[in-house]
Amino acid sequence: MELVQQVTSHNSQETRLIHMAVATTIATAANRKLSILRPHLRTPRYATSNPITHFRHHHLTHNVCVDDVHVKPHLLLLPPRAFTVDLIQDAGASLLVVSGAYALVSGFDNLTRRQIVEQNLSRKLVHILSGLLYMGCWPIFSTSTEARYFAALVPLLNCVRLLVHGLSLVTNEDLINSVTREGKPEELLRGPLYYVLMLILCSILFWRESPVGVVSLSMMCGGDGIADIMGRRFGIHKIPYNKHKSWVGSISMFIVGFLISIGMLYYFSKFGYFELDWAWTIERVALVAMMATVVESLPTKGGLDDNVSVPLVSMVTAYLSFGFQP
Ligand SMILES: Nc1ccn([C@@H]2O[C@H](COP(=O)(O)OP(=O)(O)OP(=O)(O)O)[C@@H](O)[C@H]2O)c(=O)n1
Ligand SMILES: C/C(=C\CO)CCC[C@H](C)CCC[C@H](C)CCCC(C)C
Repeated sequence: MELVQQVTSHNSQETRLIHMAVATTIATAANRKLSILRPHLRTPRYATSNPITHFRHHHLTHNVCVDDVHVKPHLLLLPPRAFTVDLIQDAGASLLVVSGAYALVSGFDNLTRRQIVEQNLSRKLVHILSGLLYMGCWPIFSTSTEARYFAALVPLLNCVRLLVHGLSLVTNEDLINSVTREGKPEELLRGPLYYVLMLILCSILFWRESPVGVVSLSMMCGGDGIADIMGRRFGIHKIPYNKHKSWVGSISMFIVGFLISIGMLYYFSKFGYFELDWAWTIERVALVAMMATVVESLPTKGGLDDNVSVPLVSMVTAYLSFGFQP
């Protein structure tokens, strides 16, 4: 009996070793392909390794390690269960974030109705908080390639909501009270609509894999939002080339937009999505903040809305100066 046990255990050990050898080969090939496809992953300044994936595999795996990608032998076959789990996680996350969006708008409607918050301030606070909280929820989505589309569903549903109410197909006082300047439904079809379209674009194009989207949305939400709040209240000295904008508003946008961008990059780096050389990154975020602030200060009469020009100039500047790729 003992001999049989020894032989059996020896065979199972052999089998396990063969599995591991196969898995290592596949993982090496996959990993090499990845690094060829995405050379910037290898740059010392910015490389991304999603620790949730890493954690998940590490948590479930043992001993097979290729270039810090831990892969469990049999997980390489990706049984349907993994796909189903991701699907459930992403659907749940979308539902949670959509509920959060609804709660935010309703909450500010309530504060405005009770005159606790003035309507313009409500609009700007929703402008600042919506996008930043939306980005802050990105880590709760799964590591699947479809996760970004589930996340983008949230601004998409709000886009439909803005269209339906902006076209007065259905009336919704909550939305109008909390996100319009003068309480006119058609206002929903400008700033707010462009805003959610930018959220969709950055979610799909850059997601949490590239700091370009994070910095662009931080400048649109945090930077542009604070410019209005500070400029309206303290903006006595106007900008020579645009009497509607002030030095206080623009300087506030630069400082707060820069700080929020760095803060969001730090947040995502704590999840391991980015490994950033901070001295190098700070220089480039400052350049993006400067470009976005200058563009925002320009007269917009008949031109692009700030909710389009600010994120777009931030994306282009970040893409060119950081060399980050989607
Ligand atoms: N650099 C800036 C930006 C804004 N403001 C102040 O904030 C007000 C509104 O700014 P604006 O960017 O025009 O915001 P809105 O277009 O009203 O709002 P949104 O961007 O959400 O469409 C301006 O009239 C001005 O009083 C400022 O002083 N300096
Ligand atoms: C007033 C706004 C822009 C004008 O400059 C912002 C409009 C915001 C939308 C009505 C709602 C957007 C919600 C986000 C997509 C999701 C937020 C989720 C979070 C958890 C609150």
